[in-house]
Amino acid sequence: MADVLIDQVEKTFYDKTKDTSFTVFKDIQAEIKSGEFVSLLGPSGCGKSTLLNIIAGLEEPTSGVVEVGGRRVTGPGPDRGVVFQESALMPWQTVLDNVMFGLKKKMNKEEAKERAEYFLKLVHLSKFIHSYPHELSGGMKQRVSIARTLALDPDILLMDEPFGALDEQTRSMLHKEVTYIWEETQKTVVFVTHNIRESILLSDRIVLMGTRPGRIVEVFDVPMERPRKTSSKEFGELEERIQQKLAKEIEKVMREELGDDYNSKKGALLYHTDRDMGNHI
Ligand SMILES: Nc1ncnc2c1ncn2[C@@H]1O[C@H](COP(=O)(O)OP(=O)(O)OP(=O)(O)O)[C@@H](O)[C@H]1O
Repeated sequence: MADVLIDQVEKTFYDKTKDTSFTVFKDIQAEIKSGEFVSLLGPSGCGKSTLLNIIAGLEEPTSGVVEVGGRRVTGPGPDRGVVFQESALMPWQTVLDNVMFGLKKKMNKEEAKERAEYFLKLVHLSKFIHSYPHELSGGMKQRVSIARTLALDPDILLMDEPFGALDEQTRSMLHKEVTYIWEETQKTVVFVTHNIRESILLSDRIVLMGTRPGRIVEVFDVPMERPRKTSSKEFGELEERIQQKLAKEIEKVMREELGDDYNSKKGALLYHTDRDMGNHI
């Protein structure tokens, strides 16, 4: 049985002030199996975050249904944990207290402490449990955020560009860490990214989304064993296949955004697979 079923989902936003509506995507159909690591990859604006928010229950689909574990999603629930690009830790609380916060409603203080310490150890932050968020680097804050979400034991981890704001070295370290956590906990992971390499390094499958209209362009299997090497032949070949598909999508966006200017800027739009696809002008 699919852990996440996305059935004919459409999302349209209505702008009251202009009395216009805008369809982000429609006819989105996908299944994610229990324990799978799936990335949602695509150019800026194709609706990756919107789709993730619909799975999280933070947004409602305009039509269609999302089921998690066989139950229709009607709002947020403890079966789904979300990690955003910004860690959103409480600055006045220590690392340990931040992770314990959600746990204290579910168990006594001692159990909550033990559980928080376990997950902080899993993300290699045992030495920093008494630190405050401002004393941590961006990568460490994201690890606290991951520990806080995992401690609540969701079946599914929804990650919205969790490493988007981090430097390359930190990002690379966290790729290893997330792979380790995923292998240890066997959670289902849905991971939003702009970055082709990141998606190949981490995922079992990559759902490539296109834009205008938003839709699924192709689903790529990533059969390589982990840990993956960006220098391997298979890695390079898959990267090239995805890049070619994506280039077409980006070109379409550029033509619409730049109009007549597009042809004069074309040479400047060479795209790199390890770069984000958002601000490409
Ligand atoms: N609450 C909202 N009201 C109106 N429009 C919205 C709302 N949320 C998102 N959008 C629009 O929907 C489209 C898709 O946004 P979304 O953030 O899901 O895309 P994305 O693929 O995640 O982009 P990025 O990679 O840049 O974060 C964008 O054009 C965005 O402006």
